[in-house]
Amino acid sequence: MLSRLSSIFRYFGTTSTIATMSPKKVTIIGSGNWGSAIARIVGSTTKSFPDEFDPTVRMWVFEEIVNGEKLSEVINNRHENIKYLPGKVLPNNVVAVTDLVESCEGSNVLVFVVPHQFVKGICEKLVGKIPADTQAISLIKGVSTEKRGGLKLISEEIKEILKIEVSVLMGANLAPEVANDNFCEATIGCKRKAEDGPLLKKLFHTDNFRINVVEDAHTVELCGALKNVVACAAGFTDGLGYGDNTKAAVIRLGLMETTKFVEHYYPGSNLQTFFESCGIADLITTCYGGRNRKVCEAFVKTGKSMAEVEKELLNGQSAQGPLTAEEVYLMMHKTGLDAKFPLFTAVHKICAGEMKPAELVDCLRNHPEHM
Ligand SMILES: NC(=O)C1=CN([C@@H]2O[C@H](COP(=O)(O)OP(=O)(O)OC[C@H]3O[C@@H](n4cnc5c(N)ncnc54)[C@H](O)[C@@H]3O)[C@@H](O)[C@H]2O)C=CC1
Ligand SMILES: O=C(CO)COP(=O)(O)O
Repeated sequence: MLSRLSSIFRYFGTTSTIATMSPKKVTIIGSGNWGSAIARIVGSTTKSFPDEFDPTVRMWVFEEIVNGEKLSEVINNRHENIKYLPGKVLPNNVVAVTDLVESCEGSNVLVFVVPHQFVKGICEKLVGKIPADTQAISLIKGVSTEKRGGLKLISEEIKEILKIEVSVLMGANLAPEVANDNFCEATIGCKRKAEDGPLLKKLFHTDNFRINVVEDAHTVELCGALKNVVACAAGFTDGLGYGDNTKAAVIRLGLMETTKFVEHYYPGSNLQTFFESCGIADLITTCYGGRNRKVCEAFVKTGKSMAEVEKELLNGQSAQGPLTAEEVYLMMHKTGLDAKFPLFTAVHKICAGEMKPAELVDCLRNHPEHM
C-alpha cells in the first residue's frame, strides 16, 4: 500500500515538475549602456538553454529619435543600440518593445536595468499586471529616492510596489568591457538562494561573465550603490591631480565606510560578501574606469556644473553617483549619522557646491579611520 502511494506521489510530483518547467519568458526593462550589454548575454544564454528559457527576449526601450530614426526600430532592424552601445551586435532574439506593459506581458523573469530615478515610475505603470510568482532581478546600482530617514533599497522598492521577490546582480562590470566579451565576474544576491539562484545563474553565467550566487543580497546591493559615491571621490582626486596612492586611500576609506554603512542598516552582514565581485572589485574598476569617476574629474578640471559635464561626456548615459550621494546624505543627516561617514558626506557636499573639491583631502586626512 505504502509503495503504491509513494509511486502515486512520485507520479504527481514528476508531472507537476514538468508543468512548472515550461520555458520561462524573460523581459529586460531598460536598454541603456548596461541594459544593452546585458542583453547580449541574456540573448545568448536563453538561446543556449531552450528547456529553461523561451528564446525570445523582450527588451523595453524608452523610445527616442536618434539621427532621425526611432531607436526601437533601429534595434529591431539592425540589431544595434546605436546610441547607448554603438558598434556591438545585439542577438536577433532580443526584441525591442516600447510599450512597457506589453514588454512584460506573460513574462516569468523581469530584469530591471534602468537608472534608479526611473524605477518608481516604471513599477507604478506595472501595478496589477505582474503575477506574484514572477522572478525579478535588479541590476540597478542606487538607492530609493523615497527618504523618510530610513534606508530603502531599489530591490525593496520594486518588491513593495509589485509584490514580487527581487534578487540583485552587481559586480565589477563596466558595460563596454562586458560588451567586448572581456573576462569578468559578477555577484548575484538572492534571499531565496536555493529557489531563485539556479535559474538566475543560468540566465547570466557565461565563459566570460562568471557568476557567484550569495544569500547576503542587501550587502551585494549596497556595495553596488555606494561604490558609485566612492568613484566620485576618486574622480575628484584625479581632477585635483593626485596620483594612485591617493586613489587607493579613497578606495580603502570608501570600503571602510561601505562596510560600516551596511553594518549600521543590516547588522550581522557577511564580511565575505565584500570580497565578492560586487565589493572591492567593483570599487576598483569604477574608481579607475567608470563614468562617475570621469564626470567628477571633469567637474573639478572644468569648473562646469555636474549636469553640464554629464551632458557633454556621456551622450545621454547617466552617472548615478552624485544622486546616490545626495540620497545617502539625506538619509544619514536625518538620523545624525553624517559625521561617521565623512567621505560619503564630502562627495555630496562637493557635488552640491557646498564644499570645495580641494577640501576633500583634508576630509581624508582627518578621517575617523586614522584616529
Ligand atoms: N553602464 C555600466 O557600465 C553599468 C551600469 N550599471 C547600472 O545599471 C543601471 C542602468 O544603467 P545603464 O544601462 O548604463 O543606463 P544609462 O546610463 O545608459 O542610461 C540611459 C538609459 O536611461 C533611459 N532613460 C532616459 N530617460 C528615461 C526615462 N524618463 N524613463 C526611463 N528611462 C529613461 C534611456 O532610454 C537609456 O536607456 C544604473 O543603475 C547603473 O548604475 C551597472 C553596471 C554597469
Ligand atoms: O557599475 C559600473 C561598473 O561595475 C559602472 O560604473 P559607472 O556608472 O561609474 O560607469
